[in-house]
Amino acid sequence: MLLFEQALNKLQSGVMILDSELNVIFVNHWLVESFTQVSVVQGSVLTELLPELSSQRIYTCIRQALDRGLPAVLSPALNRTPLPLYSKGKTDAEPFAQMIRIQPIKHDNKSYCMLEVQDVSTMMHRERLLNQQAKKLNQMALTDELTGVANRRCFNSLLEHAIAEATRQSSALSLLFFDIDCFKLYNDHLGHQAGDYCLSKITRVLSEHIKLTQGIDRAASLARYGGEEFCIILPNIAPDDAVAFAESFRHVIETIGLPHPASPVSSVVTASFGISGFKAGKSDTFTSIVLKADNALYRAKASGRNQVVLANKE
Ligand SMILES: Nc1nc2c(ncn2[C@@H]2O[C@H](COP(=O)(O)OP(=O)(O)OP(=O)(O)O)[C@@H](O)[C@H]2O)c(=O)[nH]1
Repeated sequence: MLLFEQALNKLQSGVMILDSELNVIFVNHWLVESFTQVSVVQGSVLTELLPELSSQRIYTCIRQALDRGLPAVLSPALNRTPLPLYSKGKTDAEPFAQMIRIQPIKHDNKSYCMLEVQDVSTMMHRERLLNQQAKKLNQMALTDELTGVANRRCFNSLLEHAIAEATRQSSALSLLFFDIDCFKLYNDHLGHQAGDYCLSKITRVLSEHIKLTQGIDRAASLARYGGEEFCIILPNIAPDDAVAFAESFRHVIETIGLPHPASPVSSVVTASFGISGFKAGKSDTFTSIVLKADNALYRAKASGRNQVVLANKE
């Protein structure tokens, strides 16, 4: 027995044995030292030292172990700090996060329970960091680095989701593709850095405009499809009605007034738009509406640029 107690006292985790009156029959050194604000020793009555426990889940679990022989685990996700346990030398800080196992024990026809307590604060801290990093990586994987809008991968899942919603609710959906006019000339004349600035400025202004325009669903999204080509998903808007919105987007880009000295279209940066739509029950698919919007954009380019073209309703 002595050897057994000595071993328990060397643990870097807590062990406490209670009888059915909640008298502390045994408590190891680690746990005594972690109760920095109360003196829990052999012979103490736990609920007298810590009366607040009576209204907490740990008390219910201890009682169930003693009265009904039921084991329990208090995980830190739901019960972060069931006991007022503190790391040595850190009495002002929060109690550390704990994982507590409660085991019923029967001996000589009497009921006891054993509490095993682990300090899981380091593990929880690591888990929090990993979650934050995972969130950041996920965000990076879905965001275009230059402009901060959704990237192509994100666009794919946004459009798939929008199509599924439009199908489920038999609602309208428009897809806009737009492309900066003569952007190669812009880069050639003003430099790649100015080109980068132009792309981020346009997306910033347009994002704000989309957010503030009445009649546009909050689920509308702007994404970079690739290079200087972007797309806008407009849920709950039929392609015919999307024309007016696309005209306003085209106008917003023109009104930013970024000088484009080499453009044969205008003295400022402009963009061309193609629109297609999804209609539930028709043969429209993800690929077909992307293709139609892209073809409409191509026609806008071929017809002189800085304009909006609606895809044929075939
Ligand atoms: N600065 C900058 N340029 C880019 C970026 N991505 C693509 N481009 C440039 O965009 C230009 C696209 O050129 P084109 O596809 O010929 O199109 P365009 O000159 O806009 O001609 P139209 O589309 O027919 O009006 C290329 O010169 C690319 O290098 C980028 O992230 N930053």
